[in-house]
Amino acid sequence: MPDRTLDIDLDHRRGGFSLTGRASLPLSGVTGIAGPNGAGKTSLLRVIAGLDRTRGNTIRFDSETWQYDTAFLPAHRRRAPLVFQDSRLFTHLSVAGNLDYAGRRAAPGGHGPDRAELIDLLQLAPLMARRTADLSGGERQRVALGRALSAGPRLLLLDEAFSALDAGFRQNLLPVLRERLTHWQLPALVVSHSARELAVMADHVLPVENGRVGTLCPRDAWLAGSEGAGDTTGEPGAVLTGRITGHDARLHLTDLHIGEHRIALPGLTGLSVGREARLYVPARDITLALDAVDGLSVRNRLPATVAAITDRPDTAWCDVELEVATQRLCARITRAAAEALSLKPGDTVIALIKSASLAPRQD
Ligand SMILES: Nc1ncnc2c1ncn2[C@@H]1O[C@H](COP(=O)(O)OP(=O)(O)OP(=O)(O)O)[C@@H](O)[C@H]1O
Repeated sequence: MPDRTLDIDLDHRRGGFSLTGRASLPLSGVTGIAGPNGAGKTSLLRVIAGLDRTRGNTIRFDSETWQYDTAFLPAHRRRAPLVFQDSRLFTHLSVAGNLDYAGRRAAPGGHGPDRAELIDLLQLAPLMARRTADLSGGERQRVALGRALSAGPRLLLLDEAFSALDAGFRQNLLPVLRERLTHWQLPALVVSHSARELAVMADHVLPVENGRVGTLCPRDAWLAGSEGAGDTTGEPGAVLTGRITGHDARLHLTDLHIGEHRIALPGLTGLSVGREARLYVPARDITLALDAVDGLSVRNRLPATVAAITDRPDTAWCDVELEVATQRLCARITRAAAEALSLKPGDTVIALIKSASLAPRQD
C-alpha cells in the first residue's frame, strides 16, 4: 500500500446518471483513468476537484477530509485544479495575467515549477502578452496547463488535457511532464482515451465503466489487456523503459537504450541525454523473426525470448509475450505465422519495430 492515498467512496447521482464504487489511489506518480464514452471519467474528476457537490460521496486526501456526509471542502481549498479539453481562461487578462492570477492564489505547500521552467516547458514565451480570446485551441490548452501548474497544486487533474496539442508538441511534452511531476512530487490523475498517452504518463490505471469505478491495476497489466481494458482498439501493447543516449539532429532521431539494445525514435527532442523515457509499443506493430534478416528497412531490432503464446479464440490472432532485457513486450501476430515459425516459450527471436509506429501521431 502506498503511504499517502486519495480515498474515494462514491454514490454520485446526477440526472439519470450514477457513479458508484470505491478506490484508493496513490498520491504519488500518475494514475490514468480509462473507459468508454459516457462511463463517468469526467464526473469522477469533477467530484474530486470539488466542482460537483452531490451528496453521498466520501473523498479523503491523505488525512484530510474533502467530502463526507454534509462536510464539503470547497474547490479552491482542495488545490486540485482540473484542466479539461476546453478549459476556460480569464478573457479579460493576458496569458501572463492568467498565470499571475493563479500564482497569487497559490498557498504555501503546493508543488510545481517556477515561472521560468513553466514557460520553457509549455513554450509560453511568445504567448505571454497575448489576449486569451485570440488563442488557438492548442495554445489555450497550454495556458490552461500552465495556470493549473502555477496555482501551487497538491493534486493535478487532467481530463483529455493534451487533446488539442499538435502531435509533435505532445510527443515531446508528455515524457518531460511525467518526469517533472515526479521531480515536483506532484501526483496527477489523467483521463485519456489514448493508450499511448496513458502508457507514457501513468503508473497505474483506474478503469471506469458504465458508471462504476473499477479496480486499480498496474499500467502494464492494463496495457496487456489482462484487466479487460487494453488500448482503445482493444489490442494490447507494452511499455519499454529506456534511457536517452543521444540525439541525431541531421536525421531527427533520438537514441534510446534498453539495456544494451538501441532503439531510434523519431523526434523526441524534449528529453536530455541521460533521462529516462517510456515508449509505448502497440502489439500489432511488432514483427518477429527467428534470425537476423538482411535488407530490411526496419532498424529497431530487439533480441527477445518468447515467454508465452496466447491464442485469441475465434480469431486469426495470437499474442506472443516477449522478454527483452528483463522487460516485457507483446507482439500480436497471426496464429498461422506462429505455427509456421513453430514458436514456443523459451525460443529466441528478434522483435522488429518500425520507427513509424513510435512516431507522433494522433491516436
Ligand atoms: N450535469 C449532468 N447532469 C446529468 N447527467 C450528466 C451531467 N453531466 C454528465 N452527465 C452524464 O453522465 C454520464 C457520464 O458523463 P462523463 O462526462 O462523466 O463521462 P466520460 O466517461 O467522461 O465520457 P467521455 O469519454 O465521453 O468524455 C453521461 O451519460 C453524461 O451525459
